[in-house]
Amino acid sequence: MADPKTHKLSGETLDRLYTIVLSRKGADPESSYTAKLYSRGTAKIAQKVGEEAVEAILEAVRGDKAALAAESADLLYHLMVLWADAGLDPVVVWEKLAQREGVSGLDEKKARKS
Ligand SMILES: N=c1c2ncn([C@@H]3O[C@H](COP(=O)(O)OP(=O)(O)OP(=O)(O)O)[C@@H](O)[C@H]3O)c2ncn1[C@@H]1O[C@H](COP(=O)(O)O)[C@@H](O)[C@H]1O
Repeated sequence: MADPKTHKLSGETLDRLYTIVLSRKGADPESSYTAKLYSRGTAKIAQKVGEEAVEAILEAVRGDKAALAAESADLLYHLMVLWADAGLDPVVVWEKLAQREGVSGLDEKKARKS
């Protein structure tokens, strides 16, 4: 488990990444990979998220921790692009996670069914 300082850094890193990703809206697809993704449309961005998730899963099953870290970074980046494309602020996701803190995942599952 990472120490609290690293944990804070990881949250800030994600927020910073979202700001960068958001700033690429309307940028030149020739000079920005993020802008290229936006220009391809929501379905293509969603497909990339799926592909990166599969790649991460495969590395986890293979037991390659370094490759899992790299693929996870790709997955988080593409997920951020998907959120920005959808106009979803990460704060909304952070709030969802915060609401679930201290609640058992099993209780959460029951609440979703009812
Ligand atoms: N974190 C990332 C990041 N992670 C992964 N990638 C890109 O995601 C792509 C994933 O590789 P793939 O092989 O799946 O995709 P590909 O074959 O290159 O392209 P596709 O045709 O399949 O889409 C690579 O081109 C990576 O460079 C990223 N591209 C950008 N960022 C961040 O976004 C910022 C802005 O980038 P630009 O928009 O390019 O300026 C950068 O400074 C980074 O902080």
